[in-house]
Amino acid sequence: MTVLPALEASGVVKTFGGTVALADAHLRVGKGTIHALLGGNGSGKSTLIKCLAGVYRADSGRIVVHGEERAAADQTPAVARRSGLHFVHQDLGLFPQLSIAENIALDRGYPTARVLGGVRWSRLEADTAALLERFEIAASPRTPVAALRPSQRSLVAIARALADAGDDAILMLDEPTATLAEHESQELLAALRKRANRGQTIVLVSHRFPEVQGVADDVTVFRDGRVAATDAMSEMPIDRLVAAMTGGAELPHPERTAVRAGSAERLRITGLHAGALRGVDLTLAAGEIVGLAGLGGSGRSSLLRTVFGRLPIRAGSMELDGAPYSPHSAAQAMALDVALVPEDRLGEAAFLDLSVRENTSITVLKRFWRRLAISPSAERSSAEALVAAFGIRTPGIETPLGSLSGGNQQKAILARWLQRAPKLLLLDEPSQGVDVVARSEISAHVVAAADAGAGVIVASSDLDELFALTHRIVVLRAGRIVADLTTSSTTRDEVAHLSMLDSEEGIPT
Ligand SMILES: Nc1ncnc2c1ncn2[C@@H]1O[C@H](COP(=O)(O)OP(=O)(O)OP(=O)(O)O)[C@@H](O)[C@H]1O
Repeated sequence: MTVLPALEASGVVKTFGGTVALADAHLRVGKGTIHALLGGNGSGKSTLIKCLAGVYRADSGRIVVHGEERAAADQTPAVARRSGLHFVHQDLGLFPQLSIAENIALDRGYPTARVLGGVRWSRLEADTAALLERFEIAASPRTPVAALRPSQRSLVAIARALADAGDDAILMLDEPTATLAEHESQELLAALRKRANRGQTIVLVSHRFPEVQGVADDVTVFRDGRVAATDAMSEMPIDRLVAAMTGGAELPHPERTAVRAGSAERLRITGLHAGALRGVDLTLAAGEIVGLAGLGGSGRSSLLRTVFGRLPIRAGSMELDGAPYSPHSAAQAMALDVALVPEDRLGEAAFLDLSVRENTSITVLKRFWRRLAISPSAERSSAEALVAAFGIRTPGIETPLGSLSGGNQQKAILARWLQRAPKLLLLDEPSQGVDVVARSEISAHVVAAADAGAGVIVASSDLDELFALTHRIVVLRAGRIVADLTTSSTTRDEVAHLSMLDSEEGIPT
């Protein structure tokens, strides 16, 4: 790499109690390049980003930004910002109901009149309009963030982070495409590429290898808190990336078995109106895995949440195993062996202060109930078996869930639900934030659940995941099913095309 470095981190070490998160981390990012930071769940990517942001204090190591060197332990959020490091986290931190201008103002402060101190709205809107133009975001300052396409929301968060930054700002993005549908991520990545071509330095953390291969100039792969490989992206074909990440292990490929002819009908949905849904008909057989494709706001989550009793039914009906089914709460759904792994797992499903053992056993407590007391040894050995089966990286089962890496927290939540051997398994973005190895492992568990007779519905914005896992793909658009396709006889292009909304429908309600 002949490009001058904008950012260099070297020998960064960070430990949490007995856990070595960063053993000896290095990162060298060329000016005006896009640098992908990859690695398995728990390999230390977020910890390095947080040390660079000054959120964590590193134990040792050096950081050089635009030639200015300091001890990594001296990094603070203020120092990071002054030196030109700007961060956009996966949770964009935007308020959907507020306008773009208000969201920008909340971060930078509202411009106020000198005499009376009132907010100068015209000035705020003019400033925001200039910012939107600079970042080529086709929206008005008054547009509510909720009305933007997901990729535009990410761009607004990026524009906000860089609003006051100089030309040599370094933008650090933590999994910016994890929640985006394919063409939305392409749109965002194309915008990032354009910025990099004009000199913007960008560090991109991602688990989606194919898309980073298409956009990044260079790549660093972490394993166990140190660099496993670093090179030009063009020198890193996918098998070399995976080998670096895993230390040589190959990805498991779960075999999807065919649904047995004549399998019993597990779920029937007729004329359903609920949440964003506007008249949905769907059937699902035991042993069948159906994928839900569609853009944000198309109704995928509404469908899963309604079947799980979390959204009231306005009209229509459902049957589970041939009997009328209209759960009014998640508890009712769970009592009938229906399980949902929600999209917002960490908000809705995880107990971060509780241990891995408690988080994995919470829904199966009954199994450990022995004469009005929980059998600690049964609960412990079950938790240990799950940690091994799902490859959850944790110092032990008594470790609080909150101190595991993001992807490992997600594996623990999935493990909790999958061990219930549900009749109906509902998965909302199951591989979001999990590494490619964990994704294959999760797929294998989902296929096993279907083979054991579960009907599975999986919503995913990742077409690779839907094509690898499902028997059928149902495409939702603006609350309606617009196609019900057999996975083996459709194509990614067809599904992507059918998912697209026209511009009027694109505004979620
Ligand atoms: N606050 C913390 N307390 C204790 N351990 C932590 C803390 N934060 C991270 N760790 C540990 O440090 C290691 C690295 O975690 P980190 O979050 O940096 O991984 P990552 O590469 O970002 O993973 P993911 O892809 O899952 O987000 C993990 O073993 C994790 O459990």
